[in-house]
Amino acid sequence: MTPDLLEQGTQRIQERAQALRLNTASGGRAAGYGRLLAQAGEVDVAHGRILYLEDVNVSFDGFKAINHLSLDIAPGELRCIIGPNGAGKTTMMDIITGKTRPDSGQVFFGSTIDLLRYKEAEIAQLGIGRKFQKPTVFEHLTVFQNLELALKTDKGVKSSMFFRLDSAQSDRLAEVLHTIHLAGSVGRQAGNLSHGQKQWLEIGMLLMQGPKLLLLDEPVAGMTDEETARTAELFLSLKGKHSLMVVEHDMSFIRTISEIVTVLCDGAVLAQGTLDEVQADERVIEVYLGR
Ligand SMILES: Nc1ncnc2c1ncn2[C@@H]1O[C@H](COP(=O)(O)OP(=O)(O)OP(=O)(O)O)[C@@H](O)[C@H]1O
Repeated sequence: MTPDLLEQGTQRIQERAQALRLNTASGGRAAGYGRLLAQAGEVDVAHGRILYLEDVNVSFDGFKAINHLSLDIAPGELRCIIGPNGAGKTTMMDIITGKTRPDSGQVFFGSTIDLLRYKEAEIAQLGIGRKFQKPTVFEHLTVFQNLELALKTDKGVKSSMFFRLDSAQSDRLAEVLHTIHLAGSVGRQAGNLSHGQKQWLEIGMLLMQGPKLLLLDEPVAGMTDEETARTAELFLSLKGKHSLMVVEHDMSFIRTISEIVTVLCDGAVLAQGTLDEVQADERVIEVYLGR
């Protein structure tokens, strides 16, 4: 494909993804959200931040899981988050995606979208995709069908039966297949893929929805060394087009992909910098790396 065609294809895909997001809201209260989401479709990153959390607090039965947490991420950045067990990494992702409501603080997507006003499903529609540690692909469906399914905004049986990809969606699917290294496995049943391939497929399903920000929780856990290396390539290829927040314990993987690393401990940022900088930090060595 020539660069011109590729650019045109990318533009069509973006327009289609935008239309898809708007089409998901229909009728009554949903139409109200449709208006909100339409405005929110443009994430304002003029201030250089696609995500920011400010002074966020969450307690579970009196235990402070998130403690005055402030953090921001630049558009197109690949941010790595590390920290000991119980540091609050998963809880932070739960807050960003609307699964957990903070007791106080601010969580913004761009400079205008207050994520605390939205529900979990709406936050996904706004362009924040989340990948949990375990792959959750549809094992009995093929790679192609899994990716196709990710585009269906109405999962009703009837609409699924009559769902057909348009040309922009077909282009996108082909592009995603290539990105996730599964172009040669398009007709394979997902249940027969390796663990690493299932993880890539699930990332592909998120990519089909055109996310602006991807949250990835321990993506290389259980992968072979080769799969881990290919996942690093994949993430580096996504950087710039998407913003990524990657929680991982595998330090050699972090070394391959990281620019800025944030160390969480006791629900707050303990240190932040390059991996070399945080690895040399005495406090980080004491609570995490020196184990
Ligand atoms: N729903 C909940 N109810 C009570 N306590 C919780 C709940 N969710 C999390 N916690 C507690 O909050 C703290 C932070 O947990 P969290 O899972 O966010 O840590 P983490 O950094 O993701 O850890 P890990 O690396 O082990 O996944 C832990 O002490 C955990 O037990």
